Parts: sequence; structure tokens; C-alpha cells
Amino acid sequence: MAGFAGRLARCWYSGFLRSPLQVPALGLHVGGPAMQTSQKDFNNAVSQLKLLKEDPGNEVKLKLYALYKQATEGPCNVPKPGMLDFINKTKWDAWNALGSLSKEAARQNYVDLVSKLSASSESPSPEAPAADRKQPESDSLVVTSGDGITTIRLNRPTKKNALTTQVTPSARESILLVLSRLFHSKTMYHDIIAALQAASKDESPITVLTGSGDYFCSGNDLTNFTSLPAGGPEEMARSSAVLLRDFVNCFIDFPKPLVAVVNGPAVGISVTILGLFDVVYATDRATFHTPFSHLGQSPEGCSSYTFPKIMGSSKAAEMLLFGKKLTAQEACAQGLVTEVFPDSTFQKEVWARLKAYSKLPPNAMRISKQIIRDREKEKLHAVNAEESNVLRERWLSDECMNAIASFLSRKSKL
Ligand SMILES: CCCCCC/C=C/C(=O)SCCNC(=O)CCNC(=O)[C@H](O)C(C)(C)COP(=O)(O)OP(=O)(O)OC[C@H]1O[C@@H](n2cnc3c(N)ncnc32)[C@H](O)[C@@H]1OP(=O)(O)O
Repeated sequence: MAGFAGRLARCWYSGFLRSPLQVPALGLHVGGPAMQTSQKDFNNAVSQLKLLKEDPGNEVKLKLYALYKQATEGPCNVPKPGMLDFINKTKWDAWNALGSLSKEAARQNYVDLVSKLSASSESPSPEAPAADRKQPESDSLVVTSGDGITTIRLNRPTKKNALTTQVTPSARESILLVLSRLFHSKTMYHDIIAALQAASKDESPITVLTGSGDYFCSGNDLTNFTSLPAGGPEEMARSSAVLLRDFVNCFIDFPKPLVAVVNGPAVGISVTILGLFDVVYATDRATFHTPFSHLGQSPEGCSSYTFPKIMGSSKAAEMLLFGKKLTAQEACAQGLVTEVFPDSTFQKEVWARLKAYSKLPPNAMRISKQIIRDREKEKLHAVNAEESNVLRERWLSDECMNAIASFLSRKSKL
């Protein structure tokens, strides 16, 4: 265990250095094509940023701020704000972290980041349900209700919608609220739990989970494992197992039709929970990947039970033991996906269909779901508890730690 804790601490304190040509905290290039960005490109990017349709989130805004300062004023040369000046100190830290990055390289990184954001900031599809009600949210989760559908949208497109356990305050929240959320450890997982609990009681007959940008979700955010609590790795594994169990329980118990609109590739827990959905619509661009062995981990989301039941034990084993990535068509043939749509018409067709379904009598749909699912619930809760316990041990294993360290040091990607 000492080896594990030591390795984790070393990774954490070294900031998961990626390559000598990158500024570790922000993953920015300091050499290469930087000289090619003109002042005009930079000015264009500044204007382009104002046209973004989606708020990119605090983390990205901080990156943009730091790059802008570096590009326009050079290395940070102002005194560090006091400890209690929380916001200005955070901004100063981000700028200061850029060190001696040249103005030209900062301009290039700024332009690259804005163009990446513009590409992934999809305008909402005209076919998506009208949002007549928007619930309180963090930036990384957007919940809207309209046309009889409550839509829970994972909204960290620049991180492929990875599910983070870091506190993700809304840009609109006050500093006091940020501090209170830090205290209560509210995370994207908690936000999804809260959104599902609210949706289970709201008036929309149908609830949808989907993602922003090109991915549905890249699974658990692997950097979650780098924020060690005071109790060390054991406490981290224990609290993560509790959070995982609570998270999956919400899907098991969800009382209304629950539909996944899989808008792109899905990884890890975002694939396994699909076995708990009533209907799964996927774009033909989607893939389904559960690389648990690669990560030294084990199945969750009740997939050790639902996958063999859905696709047979040997197909399930190929996914869950060997991490075979399925195309959307394969996932459909194996029963994990209900129907696959061409990417070009995906949003239009799926939302039109869901809007029509949402007009069906809501109580009849609820009761039918109850009859279909209820006899399985006890079993699913037991499976969820067991999977969470097994994972708690796995997260403390060398196999798991090495795999995560390898991803974070950019040696491996799926
Ligand atoms: C309470 C805890 C419950 C835990 C439950 C157990 C859950 C288990 C799982 O979900 S296992 C699956 C974990 N996921 C992964 O292993 C995926 C890791 N990501 C990748 O391999 C790749 O990022 C990719 C294949 C998803 C996409 O590759 P690519 O198209 O080349 O994009 P980038 O890699 O450049 O990604 C952009 C940006 O996003 C960051 N990112 C993406 N996914 C994750 C992730 N899962 N965790 C952390 N970060 C992720 C990636 O690092 C890039 O960040 P950067 O721009 O470099 O800062």
C-alpha cells in the first residue's frame, strides 16, 4: 500500500508531466508552429470566443484568461493576490503557471483552444425539445425540460464529457456558494443523481440522457483518482465506491421511461449503465467500449449481470474482460442499442420520435416499466453493491494505479 500511495503522490505532485514540450498544468505547446499565428488570427479568435453558443466552463475559461494575459502582457509580473481574494488568486495562479511561455506561443495556444471550442460547441438542434424549464445546474451538466421530455445533458465537451468528481460550480454561482459546495463535495456524479431524482418527480413523461459535442461520454474522469482526501487512497476508494453505488442505484430505481441518446462514442460507465435504460438510440458514429481490464478495473453499472443477459455470456465476456470495442451496428445486433441512425439525421429523427412518444399516457408508461423492471430490482441492487465493493479493492491495486498513471502521463490512450 505504501508503494501505491507513494506512486500516487509522486504522480500528483509532479503534475503528471506530459512531454517536455508541454506546460504540464494546462497541456499547452511551447514550441513548433507558434510563430505562425498572426496578431490578426489572435484578434479573430478573441471575437470568435464571444460567439460561442455554450459556456465552456470555468476550467476552460481560466485557461483562456491565462493565455490571453500571457499573449498580451507576457509572463505574469503582478503581485500575487492575498489568500482570501479567492477568484483573483485563482486567475493569477493560472497566468503564473504559464511561466516563460512566449507571447507568440500563448497566442497560438489561445487560437487553437478557441477553434477547438468553436468546433465542439454545437448549436442546439432545431429538433431538440424546446427548453421551457431549466433547472439549477453546474456548467458540466445541463438539465432542460420541454415538449414532455426532461433532458440531462453531459456538458464537458472538451473532456469528452468525462464524469468528474471535482467540484464543478456554475459560472453564475457566487463565491459563497462555491465554498459551500466545496464543503459538501458536490460533483458531476452528485449532479446527475440530483437531476435523476428531480426528473423522477417532474411532469415530463420521458427522461433523456445525452452528451454535448462529439462524445456521449468518455466514462469516469481518470483525474478523479489524483485528488487524494485526507484519509489517503483507502478513503478515496471507500468514498468512490459509495458514490458509485448511489449513482447506479438511481438508474436502477428510475420510475419513468429512461432513454439514452448516444450522440457519439461511449466509454466505461457510460456504456455499462445503458443496460439499465429502457431505450438506447445511437448515431452510427457511436462506439461502445468497456476497457476495464486495460485499466486494472472491473465491471460496474450492473453490467456483470445485464450484459450477459442482454447479449449472452461470451459476447459480454469479450466486452467486459477483453475490452472489445463495439460499433453502433454491433451493439445494436447484440441488443445493447435499440436502433442506430445515420449521424446526419440522428438528432432530427430521434427527437421527433421521442416527442411523439412523450404524448403517450404517462401513467401507462410508468406502470408498464414497473411491470417489466420491478422483479429485477432486488437482484440489480445486490449486483451493484457487489460490483462497487470489488472495485473498491481494484482501485487500490497496482494494476489499476499503473494504468491510470500511464493515461495521465500521456503514455496510453484507449
Ligand atoms: C465515483 C467513481 C465511479 C467510477 C466508476 C468506474 C468507472 C470506470 C470507467 O468509466 S472506465 C473508463 C475510463 N475512461 C477512459 O479510460 C477514457 C480515457 N480517455 C481516452 O482514452 C481518450 O481521451 C479518448 C479515447 C476518450 C478520446 O481520445 P481523443 O479523441 O484523442 O481525445 P483526447 O484524448 O485528446 O481527449 C480530449 C481531452 O479530454 C481528456 N479526457 C478524455 N477522456 C478522459 C477521461 N476519461 N478522464 C480524464 N480525461 C479525459 C483528455 O485527457 C484530453 O484532455 P486535454 O485536452 O489533454 O487536457
